[in-house]
Amino acid sequence: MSIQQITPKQRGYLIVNSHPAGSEATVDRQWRRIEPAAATGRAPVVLVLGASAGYGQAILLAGLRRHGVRGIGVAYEGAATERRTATAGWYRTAATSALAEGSGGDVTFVNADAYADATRAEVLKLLAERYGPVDHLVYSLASPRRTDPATGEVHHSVIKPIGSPYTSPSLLFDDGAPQVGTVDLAPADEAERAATVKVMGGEDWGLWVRALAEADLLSPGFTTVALSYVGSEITAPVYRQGTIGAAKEHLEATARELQTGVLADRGRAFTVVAGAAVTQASTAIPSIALYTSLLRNVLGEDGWRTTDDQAVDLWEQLTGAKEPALDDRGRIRLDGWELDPAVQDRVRELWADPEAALAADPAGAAWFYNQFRQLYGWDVPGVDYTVGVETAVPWPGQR
Ligand SMILES: NC(=O)c1ccc[n+]([C@@H]2O[C@H](COP(=O)([O-])OP(=O)(O)OC[C@H]3O[C@@H](n4cnc5c(N)ncnc54)[C@H](O)[C@@H]3O)[C@@H](O)[C@H]2O)c1
Repeated sequence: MSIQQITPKQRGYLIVNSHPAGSEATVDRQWRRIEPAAATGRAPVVLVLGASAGYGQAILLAGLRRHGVRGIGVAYEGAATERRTATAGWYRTAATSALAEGSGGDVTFVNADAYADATRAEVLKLLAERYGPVDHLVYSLASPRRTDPATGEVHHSVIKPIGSPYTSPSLLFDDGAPQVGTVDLAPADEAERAATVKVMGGEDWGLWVRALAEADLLSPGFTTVALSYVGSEITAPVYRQGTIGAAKEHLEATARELQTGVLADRGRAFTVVAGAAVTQASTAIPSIALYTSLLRNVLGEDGWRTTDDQAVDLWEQLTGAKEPALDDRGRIRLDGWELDPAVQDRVRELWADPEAALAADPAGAAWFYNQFRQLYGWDVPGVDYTVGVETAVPWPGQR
């Protein structure tokens, strides 16, 4: 037992502790906002890699709520210690598991490095023993590093432009007050580009799909999706044309390779281009915070598509309720709301003078900051932060 009253420990875009009740409340709210649907037929078996946060978590919640999915969620989170809270994803996983159980679901959560062969072996064993062949593999990992299981080498991803330096306005928060700053990024060298592709490209996704195929764990209608991002021309120098974009190109090429290779006549592989979202992964990318705030100003609450909204859309396409909305490169597109030309024109106008845009309408930046704090369970409406909470929450299934 470790009941404590805790306050946020924050430096810039880094918050080193998280609030259990706040993190749980964010998951409860997501759950309530996803409209339930009467599950029909056999419960699909899912494997979600990256199930404790962002898109992976939203896709698992929407799958549970609307399609009665069962299966496995993998994440890599830190337990509480005497001196530290657990990570927010740990608490969110506990909350997701409780909701799954409460609705009669059957999900096992594995806390382990998804890039490791040992984790693959553990997950395959669990599938074979408990769930059977997989209908949907969702690949939604976002990590700054990956240990290549073949060589033991640790690769670190970098977020840098390719070819030339890039200077961009960015968003800073000084005690919560938004300010426009500047980021200068030197171009990546070839080793940095290649390392980023190793971490965030499609190599590990391919290993998972091939391992499932070899273990005879692909169901007849097997579909796998990996999350991708295209984003605006405004962020292209640091995103789509940068190192992370090179990794996304590799991920997208991997979908085609899996489709014509191991999955030919046995299933489908897609990348899913989702829209901008405030996640731990995205707040690490310079200038994305400013862009996302201005995008929020333009779209407001009504025009914004949350990760949950997009997850619901994705499931409609995965289960055949809707035809997949594919672009000319065969990618599922969930980001039409973000890349609508009229929306982008308006964001570009604001981007031309971000100080003036923030001064005229600080709502988008305030929203961004609040979303960012909620990623760690802070500033969640309805949570009483003056009350002590148990920080040593067990991982689901472990006592
Ligand atoms: N955030 C956005 O704006 C955005 C937009 C479009 C697409 N995407 C894509 O969605 C995917 C997920 O990103 P996100 O923003 O939801 O990230 P996130 O940071 O919210 O979540 C990442 C997840 O990966 C897990 N993870 C990280 N390293 C792991 C490891 N070694 N083993 C097991 N699990 C591990 C974490 O525990 C967490 O569950 C990425 O491919 C990202 O590019 C993100």
